[in-house]
Amino acid sequence: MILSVDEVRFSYGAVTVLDGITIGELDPGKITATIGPNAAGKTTLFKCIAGLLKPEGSIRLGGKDLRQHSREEITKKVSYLPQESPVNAVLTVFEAVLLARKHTLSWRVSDEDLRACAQILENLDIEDLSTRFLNELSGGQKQMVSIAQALVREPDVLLMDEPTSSLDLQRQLEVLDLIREVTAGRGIITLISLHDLNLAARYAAYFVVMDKGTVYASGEGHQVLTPEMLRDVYGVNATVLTSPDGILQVTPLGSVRKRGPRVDALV
Ligand SMILES: Nc1ncnc2c1ncn2[C@@H]1O[C@H](COP(=O)(O)OP(=O)(O)OP(=O)(O)O)[C@@H](O)[C@H]1O
Repeated sequence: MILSVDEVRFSYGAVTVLDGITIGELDPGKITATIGPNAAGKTTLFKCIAGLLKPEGSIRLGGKDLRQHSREEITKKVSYLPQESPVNAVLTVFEAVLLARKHTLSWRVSDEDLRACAQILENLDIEDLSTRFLNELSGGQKQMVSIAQALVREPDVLLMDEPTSSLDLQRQLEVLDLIREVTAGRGIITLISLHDLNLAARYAAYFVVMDKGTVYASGEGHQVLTPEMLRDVYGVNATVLTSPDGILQVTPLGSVRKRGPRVDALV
């Protein structure tokens, strides 16, 4: 599967949110991190790739423009994990994962579907939640179920918007280990939006840095995770060092912008 994004523009009403986004063909089997500050346009871009929004420009999936794919084809190929997943209170975890798998196919449930659901719950180490109702789960548990729903569909393109934002440290690593394994094992294209740049540095092979609806930079970690980028895009002074195991480590030192709550107004 090939995914490319060329000169994509999107506006909500009169406000342009994506202003000519171009991302060359992404490598299957590797994780690409989409990073950038709040409101940069990351979620909007994901929604365009998932076919939920109709932008100008071109998004090509498997050699064909997204507009030439039917809704069913896109849903079958692209799995999109939103930042906040809606929770249906009357479903158990197992039912919710099964429903996600059956989303685009026939409603007949095969043994293979049941096995795939059980397997993904086991892989994510949440099989003990199988019979619990979604509305009884903690924020992190709900996020784990959403991840199971995204993975169980076995997509060609996996879009995950802040998949680890509610997870504890161990779960963050376990989930991203699994996503990396699945991405490499199935040769799929995985785009993950992450605010934690150190997690992104650990797991992503390629970065797209978004700022104010444009691509500020793209490339490998050492090319884009620089003190200059962190100052320009995030407005922070930071050091970027390489750990003994070769992983980049970003340490923020302070904000260079005058914004946020005024301390003198609080005391
Ligand atoms: N449904 C909408 N209607 C109008 N404006 C929207 C809508 N959704 C998002 N926006 C605006 O589009 C811009 C980009 O939002 P988007 O959610 O794509 O950013 P993001 O990079 O994912 O941000 P964050 O890191 O905060 O999740 C923001 O200014 C936001 O207010």
